[in-house]
Amino acid sequence: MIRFDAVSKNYPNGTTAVDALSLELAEGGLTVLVGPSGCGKTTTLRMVNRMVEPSAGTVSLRGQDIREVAAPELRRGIGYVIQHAGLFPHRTILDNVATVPLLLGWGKKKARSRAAELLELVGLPATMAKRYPYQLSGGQQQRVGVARALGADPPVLLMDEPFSAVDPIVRGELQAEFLRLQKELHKTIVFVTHDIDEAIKLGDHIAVFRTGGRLAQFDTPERLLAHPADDFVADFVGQDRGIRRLSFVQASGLPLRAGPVLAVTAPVADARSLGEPWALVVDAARRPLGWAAVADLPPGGTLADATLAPLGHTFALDGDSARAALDAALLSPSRLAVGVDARGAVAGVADAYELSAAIAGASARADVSAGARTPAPADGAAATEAVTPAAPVTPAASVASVGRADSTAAAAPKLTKSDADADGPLGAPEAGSEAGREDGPVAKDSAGGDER
Ligand SMILES: Nc1ncnc2c1ncn2[C@@H]1O[C@H](COP(=O)(O)OP(=O)(O)OP(=O)(O)O)[C@@H](O)[C@H]1O
Repeated sequence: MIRFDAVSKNYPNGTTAVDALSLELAEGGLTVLVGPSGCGKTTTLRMVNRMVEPSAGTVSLRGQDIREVAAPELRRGIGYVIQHAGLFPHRTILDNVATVPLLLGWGKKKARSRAAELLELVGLPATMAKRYPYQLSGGQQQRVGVARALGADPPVLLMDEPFSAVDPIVRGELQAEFLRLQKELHKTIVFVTHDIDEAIKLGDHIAVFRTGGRLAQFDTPERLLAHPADDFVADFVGQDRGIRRLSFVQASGLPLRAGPVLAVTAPVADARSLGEPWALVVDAARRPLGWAAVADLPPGGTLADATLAPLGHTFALDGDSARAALDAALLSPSRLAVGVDARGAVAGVADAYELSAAIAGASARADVSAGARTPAPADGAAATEAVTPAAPVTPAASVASVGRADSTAAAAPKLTKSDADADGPLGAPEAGSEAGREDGPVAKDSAGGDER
């Protein structure tokens, strides 16, 4: 959909911002460009809407060289969101969002009605429509920025650090909302961030850049975590990548065993006869109530008479990841993770060793079924071949179930993306051309704003 063919950008001051980039971004996908400061992420992004023109190579959109399309026309199909939203300070929120429809000649009434729809879509109450940007929090302003970028329903969204200026909690909320929105809208999104955690949370594919504008690796988040192409990528991804990778393994296929599960109405003697240090006590619907330490049980009566240790937390077979399962095992007083089905009933238990063995098996199978996607060196002939996303990754075989408590057959743990955000040229289609700015100061917060 968006293709870079041997694209370079050299600024007149001698800086090579992007060096022989070849990359193909899938339609409807969310590709994150990540890397250290000054590695060429923003330059790459701005070459897509012609705010920056390449020094060499070709950028094409749906097979067409973007130089063949006039910049204003090109930008009508490309929304643009930046850090700090870049809203018009003297216009109401509704009028900010209505900017693009108005520029497209929709008429005031229709444009405002569309703007109201968009505000709802990004989760802002209608009462905010009449406010001015300074009367909104940073997170709310970012939502307005996204709503404005969606004004003309563009198929492509370019997003430059859209959530960087808000606190971590609001950032998490914006990311989750943005993922929800993308599930509905299926835009082709190019998203710049310097935060690898954000990249892993949001991206279908991640392009890691190194200083000098060279592509270091283009891959899915799970493969980036599992197989960093080199020491630079490994360092950038971080040392806890092994644990983070577990977020991509579904808990649904983890092998569980029946375990020491007893009804709360069972006699204490039953717990003793299990020969286990802990018994999981469940209600009549097999929902877990807590752990009974067998050594501390009263001499007689039923388990209803016992003082139960809290569960820690359980994990849902339908929806949670292997990371949640492993965490449940580590926090459980019995060191056994409790898996529950959709009704909250106990499906079985597993300890950390059993879980990690199954997870390692799933990861190994996934590794076999997907080839690494590392760009060839830019100075070789192969560097002109675009790097395309790897195929979706699923492990091949199933993992044997160790006497699972319910009747559900255990499938192999699946590698998946766990579920858990325009301004500028589309906000002002004529604005932001490279002319007059290429050699100017690199002022990112104002660059790309509507009022340039
Ligand atoms: N107009 C310009 N003139 C000269 N050099 C520029 C210009 N714009 C960017 N650069 C340089 O090009 C390189 C890449 O800049 P770019 O903004 O693309 O990096 P980035 O990865 O987005 O960085 P950051 O994460 O800090 O925003 C940097 O060295 C930057 O100083």
